[in-house]
Amino acid sequence: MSRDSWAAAVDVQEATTPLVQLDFTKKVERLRPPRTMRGDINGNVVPEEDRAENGGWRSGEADRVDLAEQSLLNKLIRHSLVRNRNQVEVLQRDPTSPLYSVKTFEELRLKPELLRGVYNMGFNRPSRIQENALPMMLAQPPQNLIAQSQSGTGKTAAFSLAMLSHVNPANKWTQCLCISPTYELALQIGQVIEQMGKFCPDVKLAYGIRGNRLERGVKLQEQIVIGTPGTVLDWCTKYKLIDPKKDHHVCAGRGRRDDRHTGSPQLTKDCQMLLFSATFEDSVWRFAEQVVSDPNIIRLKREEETLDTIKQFYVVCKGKEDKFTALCNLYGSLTIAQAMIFCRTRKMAAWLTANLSIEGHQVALLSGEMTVEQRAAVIERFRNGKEKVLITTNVCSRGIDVEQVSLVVNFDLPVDLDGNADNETYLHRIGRTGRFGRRGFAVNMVDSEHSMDIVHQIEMHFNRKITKLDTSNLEELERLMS
Ligand SMILES: Nc1ncnc2c1ncn2[C@@H]1O[C@H](COP(=O)(O)OP(=O)(O)OP(=O)(O)O)[C@@H](O)[C@H]1O
Repeated sequence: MSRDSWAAAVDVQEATTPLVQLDFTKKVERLRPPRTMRGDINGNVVPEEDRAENGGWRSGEADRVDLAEQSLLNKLIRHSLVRNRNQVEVLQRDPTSPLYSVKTFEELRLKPELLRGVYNMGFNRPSRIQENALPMMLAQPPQNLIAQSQSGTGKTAAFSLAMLSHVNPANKWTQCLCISPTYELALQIGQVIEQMGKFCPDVKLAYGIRGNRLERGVKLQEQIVIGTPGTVLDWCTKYKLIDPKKDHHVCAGRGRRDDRHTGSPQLTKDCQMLLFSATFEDSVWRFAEQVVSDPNIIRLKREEETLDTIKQFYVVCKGKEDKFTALCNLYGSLTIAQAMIFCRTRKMAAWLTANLSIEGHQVALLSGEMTVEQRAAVIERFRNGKEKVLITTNVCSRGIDVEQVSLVVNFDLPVDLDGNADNETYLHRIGRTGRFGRRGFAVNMVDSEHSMDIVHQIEMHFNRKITKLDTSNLEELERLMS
């Protein structure tokens, strides 16, 4: 079954399912997933005996009532999955959308092999950030750029195209450095560059990430190096694998100040610097302006930073156990497509994973103490839809792009060291859903006056309402669905 016909199946079910509100914190009998999830997301039917593994339920439970199946959140998610089908095209014609563009990729004067690359990835038109940033990045002489655009609006694709446009494949030395805040994101950006550069066979890519040891002093021949700050810096300064002074074109980065790595490779004066992020808190902005000289700037207004396509809710619970019960009750909604659950500490993430597993729910854990190989393997399984629910800490809050994530749960709200709302992390976390015009949902678990206060701080910061998910605002929730 194709994804479209799967969505159509959801459509039919939606029309026949009555709207029932779930009391999230009331313990209910072990739930089975919604009918449409008896197959996987691609419509492959899962054999009865395998379902305990694949969907977290066992045969013999078939007649038990699934409250989550009929819950409002469940219905909202299904509704949104159906709407996603034409959403991107509609948004790309809506001048108020971050995906809006008037130009085509041809008009952005990309090389023919890169045009083939973007079309091969299924892109029809550029997004707003791509349309605005590419001419600046491709101008001669090269211009520096600091650019902000909402999560999932195509920043990675934009600077990947810029790097691929600038490299000279005939020169067998590193010409572009791309710095990413995490290992996972470096791998993901590398995959985008590889896909986009599919028709540029002579352009090669090296991963400057922990564990990738190369012979000291032997210069790299790959034109693009993508990696994390510490390793790329070591490759330039300690191991002398990259000559930063040699005909360097671009140094692109995903915006986050990393105070652990204060050095920088001595790049040539005409090296083009590009810095992209969905958020720029004031200190990062000041830092960016220090390191990027005379930049072009693309900056969002505060109220533009959050996406209309991500609906934000909160659920009131009494404490940790209550939040856990609420999560169990939501499990049916989590597995309609895919979901990410964020915890504040590794310990909490491990506790949640263990307890959900004891309840028979299948979840995957991604946490900072795992080896980089283990982390990469977990993300790959999640990306391929083999796992539906990923529990993690902030290690995964930035940049990870998994199209099918329709729900983000903040089991713990993100706070800074002073206990105030960490708005930046909040935005990155909820931005794991609602990718490129798709609809998404964020559910925040509130278990104290303090966490309620955090929700209010976030609301005020972004000037966006976070709606209580309960029976008293059915009308508002119905309005959100329309
Ligand atoms: N022009 C386009 N047309 C269709 N899809 C696109 C286009 N540009 C990017 N995408 C897709 O949209 C998704 C989000 O893009 P991308 O990861 O580049 O966003 P981002 O702005 O870098 O996100 P984040 O802020 O979370 O890092 C990806 O799956 C990507 O393949």
